[in-house]
Amino acid sequence: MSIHRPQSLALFDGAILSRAAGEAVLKLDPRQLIRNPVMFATALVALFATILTVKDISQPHVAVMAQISAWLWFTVLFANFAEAIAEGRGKAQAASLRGTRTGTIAHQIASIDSANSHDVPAERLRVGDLVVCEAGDTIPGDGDVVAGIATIDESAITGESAPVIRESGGDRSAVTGGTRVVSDRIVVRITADPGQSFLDRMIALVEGAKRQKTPNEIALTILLVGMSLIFLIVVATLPAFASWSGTTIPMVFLIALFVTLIPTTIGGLLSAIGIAGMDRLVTFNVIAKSGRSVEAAGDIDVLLLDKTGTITLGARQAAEFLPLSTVNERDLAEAAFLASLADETPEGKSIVALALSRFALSEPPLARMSFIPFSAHTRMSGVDIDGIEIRKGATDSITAYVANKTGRTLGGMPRDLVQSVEKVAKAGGTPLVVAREDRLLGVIHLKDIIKPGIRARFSTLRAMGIKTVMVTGDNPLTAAAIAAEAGVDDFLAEATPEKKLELIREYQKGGRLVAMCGDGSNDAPALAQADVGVAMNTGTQAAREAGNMVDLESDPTKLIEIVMIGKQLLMSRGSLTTFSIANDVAKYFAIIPALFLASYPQLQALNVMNLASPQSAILSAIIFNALIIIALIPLALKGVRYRPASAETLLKRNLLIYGLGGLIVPFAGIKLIDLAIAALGLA
Ligand SMILES: Nc1ncnc2c1ncn2[C@@H]1O[C@H](COP(=O)(O)OP(=O)(O)OP(=O)(O)O)[C@@H](O)[C@H]1O
Ligand SMILES: [K+]
Ligand SMILES: [Mg+2]
Repeated sequence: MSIHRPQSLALFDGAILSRAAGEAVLKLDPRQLIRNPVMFATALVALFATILTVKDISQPHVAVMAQISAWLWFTVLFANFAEAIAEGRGKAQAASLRGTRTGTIAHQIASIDSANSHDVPAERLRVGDLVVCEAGDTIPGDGDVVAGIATIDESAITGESAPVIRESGGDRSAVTGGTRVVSDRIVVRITADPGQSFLDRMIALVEGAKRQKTPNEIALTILLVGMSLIFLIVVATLPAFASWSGTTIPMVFLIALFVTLIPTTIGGLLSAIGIAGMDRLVTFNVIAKSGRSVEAAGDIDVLLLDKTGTITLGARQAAEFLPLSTVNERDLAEAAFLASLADETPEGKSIVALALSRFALSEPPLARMSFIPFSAHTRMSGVDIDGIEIRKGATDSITAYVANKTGRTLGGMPRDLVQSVEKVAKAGGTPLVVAREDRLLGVIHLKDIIKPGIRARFSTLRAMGIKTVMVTGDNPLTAAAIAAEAGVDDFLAEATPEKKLELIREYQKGGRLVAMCGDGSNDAPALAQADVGVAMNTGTQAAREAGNMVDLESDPTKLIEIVMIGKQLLMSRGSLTTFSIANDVAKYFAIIPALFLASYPQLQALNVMNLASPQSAILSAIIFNALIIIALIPLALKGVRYRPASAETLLKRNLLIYGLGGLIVPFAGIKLIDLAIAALGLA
């Protein structure tokens, strides 16, 4: 599988930057600002400072006050700018997705087998409408293939140039609007109203229109608000100290001090960090439906994968008939043929094709047959002809079915059946057992192929401390063969949808965070239950609805990148929070001595920075406080580097870099700005 990457955006694109600059101003709208309490407080303070400046317009110190007011506004604007850049990058990515759709014309039909179609614009299609798509047509909307099989070029959304097969019945029935039919003809039932399609929703999410704060972000915001309140109290008590020592501190200094002390750096960058995490996923062709799932991905310890269509290519094809020694091959083939006549799954269709290629078989009249469709729950399918029951399915299901009919126990399974089943399973194939009434006839060998390159990728997951478990509806022997070949840590065989769900719940009860990759409708409950549910884009609509991420390339090992991006997101937020708080502490020591030096000459010992004047100290701190937000935008967008290592090592390293850095950088920065202010004569 070739991995395609959409053109990853340059970190700073001119057009995005200039639009973001405009949006930074629009984001001053109080209704938007209130979502970020730290910045809201900063804006209030800026407003207050501006009013004071206007009031004191004739006073000698107004020049400094005006500068302080201006830099306070810049602080808010820079934070808005950071968020606007992150959103702008998301929008640019969304635009490249949107560019794949043009005014498509749909060929609508009234019923599946109707021959006449009429043309309507794609925007007019509603859920449930049927459309015909033939070679060369663009599929007008999201839907399920209800008849036919076709090769489809999905490069418009996945960038993957090799056409894929979509057909009715199985786990490969979902089609996406905007993709193109390369050959053959399919009938599609539309599953999304206009504006609600998969792509539309992805675009809305990527654009951040529906972005909601994650629980972690909310918790951090509460912490930041708490800290701001503490600093409010600290600053409010300063005038009392000052008057006690016979000085007064101008109001504008107090409010400037307040802003430098509250955690504006992380407050300003928090939302950009979150949006950037989702944007980074998109560059890996994974669409996350919520920021929360991206965060959860950073902490995953177990990955469950289904087998067919996730670990394997999923095009299971009948390869041979293995009759019992007492049965001739034609009888087995005919029973398999009859049991598959109405079986819309790829497996069923391939059985019909194989049987017809071997023997001249004819279909009985429809009226005599009653079909039993495949379900992942019973794990069998078949037909009743004139009351005679023919069934095919998983070994355990069919033997239990026969045992139930005869009243005999399972122990009586014929030796050559066991041998055939084992032969198929040990080769990694899926054995389907066929029975007519209470008589076992033999085995159909369904072949499947493991997706290339998967083994090495699973060992990377192991190195990251993630346990991989394959959960499959298939039998234990096949499961074991595929598990060994793919290199997963563990497997669960003969799993029904309920068992898949149960397994996830069990891990979750044990305090583990679980990711699930799957493609089938039988995976949907598990995908919904998992903390991170990654649906393969090749999968069914049900799976894509249930998951909280969709991998456009249908590569389950993409979880490596998903986890890395999640970890990077968590680390970036943690590191910048550390940096921000350390910064504020440092600023406190920078400013307080300067403010009180006149009254307390003893403070000279603390005055390590030796700033030019209290005015210059405050102004420098405010300027630094604003500029540091701009300086950290690249880091917030790119994320801090993640390399697989133990949590403890990572924590130590980050505390050292961002904690110590956060303490040192302001001292140097404020001093430099103070020198510049003196040189320019600004204060
Ligand atoms: N069309 C069919 N008719 C009868 N039995 C089938 C059919 N397709 C699959 N089976 C049997 O039912 C089992 C379960 O199928 P299901 O699709 O639930 O899981 P799976 O595709 O084998 O595994 P996974 O859960 O990894 O996708 C299969 O292993 C097979 O033995
Ligand atoms: K601050
Ligand atoms: Mg499946």
